[in-house]
Amino acid sequence: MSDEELNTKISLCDALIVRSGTNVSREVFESSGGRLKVVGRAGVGIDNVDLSAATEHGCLVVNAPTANTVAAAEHGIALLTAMARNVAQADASIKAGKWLRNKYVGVSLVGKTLAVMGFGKVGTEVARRAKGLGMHIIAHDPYAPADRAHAIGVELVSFDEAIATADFISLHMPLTPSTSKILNDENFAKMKKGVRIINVARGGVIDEDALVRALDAGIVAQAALDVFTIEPPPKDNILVNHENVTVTPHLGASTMEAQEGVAIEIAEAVVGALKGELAATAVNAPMVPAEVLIELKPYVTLAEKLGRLAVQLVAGGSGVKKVKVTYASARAPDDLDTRLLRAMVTKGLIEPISSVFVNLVNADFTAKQRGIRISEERIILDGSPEKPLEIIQVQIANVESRFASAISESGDIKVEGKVKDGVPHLTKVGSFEVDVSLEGNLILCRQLDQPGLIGSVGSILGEENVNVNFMSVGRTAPRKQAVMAIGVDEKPSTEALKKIGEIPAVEEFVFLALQLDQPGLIGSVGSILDEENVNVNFMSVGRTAPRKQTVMAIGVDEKPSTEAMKKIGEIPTVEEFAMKSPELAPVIMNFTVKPAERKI
Ligand SMILES: NC(=O)c1ccc[n+]([C@@H]2O[C@H](COP(=O)([O-])OP(=O)(O)OC[C@H]3O[C@@H](n4cnc5c(N)ncnc54)[C@H](O)[C@@H]3O)[C@@H](O)[C@H]2O)c1
Ligand SMILES: O=C(O)[C@H](O)COP(=O)(O)O
Repeated sequence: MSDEELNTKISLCDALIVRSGTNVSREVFESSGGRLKVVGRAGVGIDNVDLSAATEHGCLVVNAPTANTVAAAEHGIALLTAMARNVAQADASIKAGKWLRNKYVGVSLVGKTLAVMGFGKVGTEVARRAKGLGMHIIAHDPYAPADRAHAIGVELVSFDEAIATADFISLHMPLTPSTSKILNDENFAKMKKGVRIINVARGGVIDEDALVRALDAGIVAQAALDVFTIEPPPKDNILVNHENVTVTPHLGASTMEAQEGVAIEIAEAVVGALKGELAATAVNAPMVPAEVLIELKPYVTLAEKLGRLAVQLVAGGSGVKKVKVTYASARAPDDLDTRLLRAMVTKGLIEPISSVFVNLVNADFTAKQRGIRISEERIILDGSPEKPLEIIQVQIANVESRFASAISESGDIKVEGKVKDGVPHLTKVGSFEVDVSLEGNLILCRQLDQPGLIGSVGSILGEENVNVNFMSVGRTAPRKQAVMAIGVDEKPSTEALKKIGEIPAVEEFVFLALQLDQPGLIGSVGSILDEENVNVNFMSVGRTAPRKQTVMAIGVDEKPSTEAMKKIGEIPTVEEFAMKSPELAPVIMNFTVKPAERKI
């Protein structure tokens, strides 16, 4: 596709898989409108993907870093030998009806020195093969460990030593700002006269005009190029048409086996990314091993909910600039990877106050972009490191609070939580200990501790059919100040909240929307039935575990229309539904489910 066509169609896609020929520019991410979740590069080089744009848009970039390594190395050797023996030129001359045996006398490889520039996966495989041809191998790579080179009989040397002593130079470094045009007039002048250059890395690492000058001056005897600064190169490109240059159209990875390999590797990475798993070949996100992700999953939800809770307590106008996240754990710091947790706190802080989609990929960038500095502290607890974490605490400094009791002694908004039986709980607000599940939404009330208050609030919510899933009271001392934390599945009406605020003992209160996903399924079904004036005589929800499969049983006095039933089936989060036993009181599902065991 052309760039224009890609930019038009990308908004229909959740994932994009490319090779080096597609320019995945910032415009692609902007045209995607936030739908593009992952870009898969079916190969190694990701210089054709605007990584910063991908990160800013929360789009994961994954590549297939290993499957085409051998193919590229074999192509490098093919170019090395074909160049040394003038295979391409001789082939063309015979096909042109000539028989020029004297013109195409070549050079031997045995005993010659090959400098491998970039001793990574491909460079290493080229070195192995070139040793088999009897060549002496040196390598230059500022980041490669010397022992890996020694293990295959290669000597790591400085850049200048490599280019000054080599008879052949083979390029295998990525195109980065520091490698761009690294072979230029200045460096060609340092080379052994008659040196031969192979490039199966990226065209951009060579100053192509300088290479033409070096060829014409005889500094460089020959060059064999698979990659070019502009691909495909213009037809009248001087370098490509130079008689001492052998060229191929970026074929390094083009073998049947390599393409099957990168295809499988990238398909698995993209499917994993779309499932929300973190990819082992992520290029622009910290890689969190699957086992860490599984262990931290309940804490991930806790971290996001605490972030959402804290930011909703901030009174309007006081910007969130300084946030501190504290982890209390019996694990040693090195045994607890908190990057994911920090990202989820960031998600919780930013998403309720913006339209930005935050994930592990762009969390740090998004926080920085909004001027939010997130610091982390670890408290090492005694005890068993069985649980990864005991407590997560989120503090927002230098802000006003909509709920004064959330301000701690240090003057910050402070909320604290832990995971109990796999369920995230709020355990502290400001200086008040509470204990409330964070599965639904939350109402916080501060009141003078006295009997009957819980009943008053409960009945106001009951009148509105708001399901209370948890309620707890934290107090500083009996009959003194207390904070009541109430977990509710639905958002109470403004009137109900006003009534709660008017209870004399209630000194302040706040409603906090914490629902992370599947908002309002109960409301969605209820409103479809309401539209048909179908009376709901009971509704109960059973869940095997928080955020897992949910079964909702709804008793109705009238039989809804087929249209209404179809609408219910079309609610995205409804996976199946049935109307049963119409001869009895019509019930959408003819079984009640036992609500999951709860303390309350
Ligand atoms: N022609 C093709 O079809 C083809 C196929 C595969 C890879 N490639 C290209 O080859 C490059 C290397 O692939 P790889 O899989 O070996 O990558 P790699 O990351 O395994 O190896 C790259 C090596 O370059 C080194 N390096 C980085 N900067 C350097 C510098 N300034 N000087 C010297 N070395 C430097 C790194 O330390 C690393 O060891 C890729 O970036 C890709 O662009 C091309
Ligand atoms: O970086 C790579 O993997 C190679 O350059 C292969 O690129 P391709 O997928 O366009 O062949």
